[in-house]
Amino acid sequence: MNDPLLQVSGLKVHFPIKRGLVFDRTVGHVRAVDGVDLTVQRGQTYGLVGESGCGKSTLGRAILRLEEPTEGQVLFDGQDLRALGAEPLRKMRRRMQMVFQDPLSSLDPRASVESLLTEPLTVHGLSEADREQFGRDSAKSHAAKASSMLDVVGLPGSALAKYPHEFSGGQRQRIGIARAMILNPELVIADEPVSALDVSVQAQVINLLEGLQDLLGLTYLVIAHDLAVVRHISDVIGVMYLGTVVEQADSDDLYAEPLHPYTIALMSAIPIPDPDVEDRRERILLRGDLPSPADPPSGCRFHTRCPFRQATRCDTEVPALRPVEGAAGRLVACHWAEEIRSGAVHVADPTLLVEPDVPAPAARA
Ligand SMILES: Nc1ncnc2c1ncn2[C@@H]1O[C@H](COP(=O)(O)OP(=O)(O)OP(=O)(O)O)[C@@H](O)[C@H]1O
Repeated sequence: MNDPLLQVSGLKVHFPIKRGLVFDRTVGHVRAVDGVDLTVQRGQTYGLVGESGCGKSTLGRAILRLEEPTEGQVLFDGQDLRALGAEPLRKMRRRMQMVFQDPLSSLDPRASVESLLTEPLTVHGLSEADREQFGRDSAKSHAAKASSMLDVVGLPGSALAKYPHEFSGGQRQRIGIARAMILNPELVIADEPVSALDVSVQAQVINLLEGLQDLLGLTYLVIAHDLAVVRHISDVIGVMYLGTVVEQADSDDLYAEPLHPYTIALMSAIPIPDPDVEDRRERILLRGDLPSPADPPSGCRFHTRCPFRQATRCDTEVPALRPVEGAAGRLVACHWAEEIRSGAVHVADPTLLVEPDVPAPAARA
């Protein structure tokens, strides 16, 4: 399939670090996103994972131009979003929506569900298809559309008259999803859509997102810090580290054989769910915290924490995100991807390993 809806290339978002009495001096930059390329095919789900602070949310916001990129290009349905003026961008916005971790926490708690759901319709109006079904734009047609969206996300129409605090976290996320979907978007960026929810509720919300994708023909970019969350929903997964994508692969391939040392470490933190399968994988603990995006390490940004680090190439030479010989469809930003795959390069620092019977470390968040 080659029908890209979203193409991101060379995208950078650098935030200035200001000092001085009136913050008038720029003393450096936080390189939150530092040269990201990714393509999301129409109808696909692209899962973007990485530790907290690696730049996932900034990337999502920059794609929608809620954050102004410093450099790079974002093509949506072939159109360069950065080249659009205010009015064409506003029109384009209805085609791209965002689902947040707790979408209602940033909204007015005194607003009823009806006003929360109809607000986007007040700004953008009903789509042509919805006008045929619900009538021209009016309070009545907007309320009817809002009620139908509640039905789609599995909530009763009576919820319209209620307020966000009257709902559980899972129900609030359903309302947030209804609000994002009410304009019939094509692309939905879901930023940590289930990380605030109990594990039992997480699966329901993921199932809802999957069902809506089929029903409404959506394309998703799902952002999460937890590989387990994006596993089942994603067709393709991109792993992000310190502002860059370090590995990209079809979801099944990535889980079967992670090749970037960072992905290998993230994966070794996920327990194997089948109790009959003995988990004898080497566990790799990530040493230390994420380095500062204001002063990323030289060479490969992961080299300071990498158990496969080889002196001195990893410390000095930036690895490109590139295809890996013999692993079709895979892109990896590691000098030693082929060697790691064949077993020719081993863990260089054995103190970074723990024995297989030690419980898996919690995924870093
Ligand atoms: N407006 C801003 N000004 C300055 N720095 C920022 C700004 N927004 C984000 N950052 C910094 O950019 C880096 C990336 O942040 P971002 O929120 O995108 O990461 P993330 O991977 O989404 O993490 P989380 O899951 O915690 O949200 C962090 O170091 C963060 O402190």
